[in-house]
Amino acid sequence: MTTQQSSAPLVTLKLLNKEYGRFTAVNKINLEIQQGEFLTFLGSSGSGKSTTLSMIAGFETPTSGEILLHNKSLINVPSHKRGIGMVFQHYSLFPHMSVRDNIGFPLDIRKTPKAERNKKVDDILKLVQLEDFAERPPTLLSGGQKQRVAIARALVYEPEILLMDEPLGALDKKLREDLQDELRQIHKRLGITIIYVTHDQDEAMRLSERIAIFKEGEIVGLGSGRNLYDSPPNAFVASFLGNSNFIKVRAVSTSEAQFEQQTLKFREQTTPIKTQADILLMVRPENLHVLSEQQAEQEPLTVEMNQIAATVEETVFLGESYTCSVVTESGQRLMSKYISKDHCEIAAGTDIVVRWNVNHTNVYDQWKQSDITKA
Ligand SMILES: Nc1ncnc2c1ncn2[C@@H]1O[C@H](COP(=O)(O)OP(=O)(O)OP(=O)(O)O)[C@@H](O)[C@H]1O
Repeated sequence: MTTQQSSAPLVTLKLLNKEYGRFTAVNKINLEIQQGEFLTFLGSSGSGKSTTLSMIAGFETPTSGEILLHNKSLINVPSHKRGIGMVFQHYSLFPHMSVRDNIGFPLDIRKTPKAERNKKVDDILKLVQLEDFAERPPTLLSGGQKQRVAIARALVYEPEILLMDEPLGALDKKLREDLQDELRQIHKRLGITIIYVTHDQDEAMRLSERIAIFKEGEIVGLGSGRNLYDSPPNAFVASFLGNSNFIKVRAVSTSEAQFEQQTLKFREQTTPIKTQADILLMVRPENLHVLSEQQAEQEPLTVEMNQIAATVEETVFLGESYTCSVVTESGQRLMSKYISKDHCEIAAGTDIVVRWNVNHTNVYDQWKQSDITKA
């Protein structure tokens, strides 16, 4: 998959491939990364995210393919000459040096004049809010503070690109969220290009302008979190990002399918769905509305709505929201999610209808059962 953007990309991956023996870890990836972008590689364990990042960093050599920076090949450029900063999950700070000297280290090995070095270290200490900890050794810092030192150390020599491999993976949820907010601010303030690896979809959503979804060494989805969530390009992405209701049906026209006694409508697709094709309809739980039979009578079904009759199985209170699972006559299970203050709990066994807007229906005609079975 390749992005179509107007400005020249900062980094271009062309048919980038990495094989370990007969195993393909990264399978001919094409990707363009824009200057100043925050792009996240998201995928489950072993999908090839870190290997791709390591090839960009210069720690791994591609088996074939090309990595371009400003349209020039990086393949024979050693790692330390690529102008790339790197932050890993494990900080690898020098325990015997102060925070200040840890951060100053990349400038020291580049023989930066002392006054300039000290000014840069002071500026970056302020940026990561560690001024009060400058003279401490890393051994006396919390996990979050150590990671801020590692980020500062990677940023201090002003690399063009910052690569981050699960940098917050070792931290607890609250601290991780605080650092995500800080990282977003740092990115905004410095305008640096960040390529970030995570398997945490909330983290990817919170941080990134674009997300590349990895599966078995390939990029199977690329776009903003919003686009990937609202209009997943395939059933795997739909299943991987957030929760989904999948309904297997047979198309009866290019915009209709039969489900039990009901006709379900969907938008005409760019490549029209073939009549009699076995297709998959996908609706997000928050777009599926549960109505009592009485409510359904009072609110006539409009042309842009789909409806299925079902029975409530269970309603679960989650604080800000409820989830309500319902089952249809043929045993199809569907999940609705709604804000607690809008509705109350619906008793198990209640006959209801679920409705959703045709525009909230995603349609897939190429899919495998394994795409929609969550690991
Ligand atoms: N040096 C190596 N030799 C053999 N196989 C490797 C090597 N490095 C990585 N792999 C394999 O390549 C695949 C991709 O690994 P990679 O680390 O890129 O995945 P990942 O998506 O970053 O996963 P994780 O989130 O667990 O780090 C995995 O199956 C891994 O076992």
